[in-house]
Amino acid sequence: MKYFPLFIALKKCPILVVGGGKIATRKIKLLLDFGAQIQVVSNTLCQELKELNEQKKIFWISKNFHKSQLKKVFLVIAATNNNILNETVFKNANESYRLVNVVDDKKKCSIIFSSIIDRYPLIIAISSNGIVPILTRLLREKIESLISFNIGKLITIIQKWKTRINQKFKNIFYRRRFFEEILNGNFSSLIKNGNIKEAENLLSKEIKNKKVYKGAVIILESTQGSKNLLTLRGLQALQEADIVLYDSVIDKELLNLIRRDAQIISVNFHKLDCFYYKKNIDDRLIKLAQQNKRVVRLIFGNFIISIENFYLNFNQLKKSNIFFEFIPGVSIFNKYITSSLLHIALTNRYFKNDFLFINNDHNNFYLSSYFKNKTLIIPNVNKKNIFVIIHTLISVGYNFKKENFILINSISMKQIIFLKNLKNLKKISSFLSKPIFLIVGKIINNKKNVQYLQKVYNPSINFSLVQLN
Ligand SMILES: C[C@@]1(CC(=O)O)C2=NC(=C\c3[nH]c(c(CCC(=O)O)c3CC(=O)O)Cc3[nH]c(c(CC(=O)O)c3CCC(=O)O)/C=C3\N/C(=C\2)[C@@H](CCC(=O)O)[C@]3(C)CC(=O)O)/[C@H]1CCC(=O)O
Ligand SMILES: NC(=O)c1ccc[n+]([C@@H]2O[C@H](COP(=O)([O-])OP(=O)(O)OC[C@H]3O[C@@H](n4cnc5c(N)ncnc54)[C@H](O)[C@@H]3O)[C@@H](O)[C@H]2O)c1
Repeated sequence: MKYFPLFIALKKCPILVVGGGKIATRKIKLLLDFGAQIQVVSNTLCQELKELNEQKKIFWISKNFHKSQLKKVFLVIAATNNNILNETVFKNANESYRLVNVVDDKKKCSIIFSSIIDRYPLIIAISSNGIVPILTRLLREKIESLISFNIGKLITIIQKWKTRINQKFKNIFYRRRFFEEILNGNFSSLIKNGNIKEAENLLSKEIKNKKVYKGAVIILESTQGSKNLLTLRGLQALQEADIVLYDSVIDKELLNLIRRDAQIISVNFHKLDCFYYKKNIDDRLIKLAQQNKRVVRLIFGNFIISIENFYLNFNQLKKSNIFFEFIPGVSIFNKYITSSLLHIALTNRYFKNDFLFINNDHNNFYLSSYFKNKTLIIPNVNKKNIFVIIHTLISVGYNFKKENFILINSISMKQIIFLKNLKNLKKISSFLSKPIFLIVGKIINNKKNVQYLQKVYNPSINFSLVQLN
């Protein structure tokens, strides 16, 4: 069962706790911190709870549990060491539609407690859906070390200025940008370092500033459409975008990194070599930016991207005062990166000198017979160019019918490797929904080598060999 995270106002809210031992105390202290009104039912109270009862911070209402005690409470917690009683509390609570938590017994919980980072007003709650509570504590410790102790102060200051900010930036687009700039900039650094007064002065100055936010066009190259090789700047661009136009072959996981309320528009990757289609898309980028939007064009990196490939009207960009940026992906012509993309140990010491990268530009695939003894890694192979590539390979001496293996790899944990032989090219091309790698040559001739290269990279990877006849 998946628990939904909610933040609840507990101030003066009546909560019944059945049990007065160590665990009950842990939960009660936490709830008191959030202002709840605690009623306790228990045979005995431990020392700490006794003191809280004397100070009237909690109310010990009875020694024995009775279902009538549930009538006027919002939530009930069963924390006794008596399993039968815990079960009874759970049943009665359910019957009267009360929320219930039986400590350390997930099956009897309609709510579970989360691990909490409390930097009020910032609250972070972590849950493993009741599966590994100890992990939530460990994660909390890690996250705690990442977050400034003054973050609560930062939120309190913004709260103070919020009405002024809303008045100044009435449109949500501008307000969002104002906040992003403030929160990514000096204001945050000053607060982090404890210079609260200075930070507040800066904020007030920034609000008074006559700043005009303009649109932006950002071309963001994602290496093979994969989430794992996105640069930090790329991630930032995705988080700040108002609109993202993405190549249809890009991984869903990467799209999940886009800010949730951004608009996302799919661009048909396979139609991009049509001049009019591409120009239309590029014109749209400018139009959207002219409406002061931040537009990201997320492209499937195929290593041959250059600005000339875009039909962007740079004069128009300049005239409209639109910010322009090109964020490159990481180069694929690097054995380490390709290794991690393909889950194959290209850098393995026995084979590394045999691998060779071949540049494969759509209109230009060149090979010399010198490469014949090498194992070639050819990126960006797609439905349209595979025939030309195979033809060229054959012309320099590769014999697909007899000796060579062909290996096509999808960049996922479920890679598929095709072996021998290319008589049935059509079958292969039906798998090429997105550009893919082709590895061909000496090393791949041997099935055992292929399996070895896979094993040394990541034995857990799930790959399958498909024999095409
Ligand atoms: C988050 C936190 C909030 C809180 O309780 O305040 C919390 N447990 C915390 C600590 C903790 N819990 C346990 C120990 C071991 C040491 C000890 O015995 O004392 C420690 C202490 C530690 O880790 O140091 C034992 C334990 N707990 C549960 C089981 C049953 C099981 O796992 O099946 C077992 C027996 C495990 C076993 O025997 O193997 C079950 C639950 N515990 C939950 C919450 C809920 C699910 C949360 C989630 O979604 O992950 C859930 C389902 C019900 C609930 O109680 O609401 C708090 C961390 C606060 C923090 O420090 O940040
Ligand atoms: N203490 C821990 O570290 C720990 C860790 C994991 C799980 N647990 C589980 O959490 C539960 C509570 O643990 P604890 O350490 O707080 O136990 P505890 O022995 O300290 O407290 C149990 C409390 O329940 C009350 N109680 C028992 N029977 C009752 C009844 N019939 N009517 C009214 N009150 C009754 C007792 O008076 C006592 O106050 C247990 O099920 C335990 O197995 C405890």
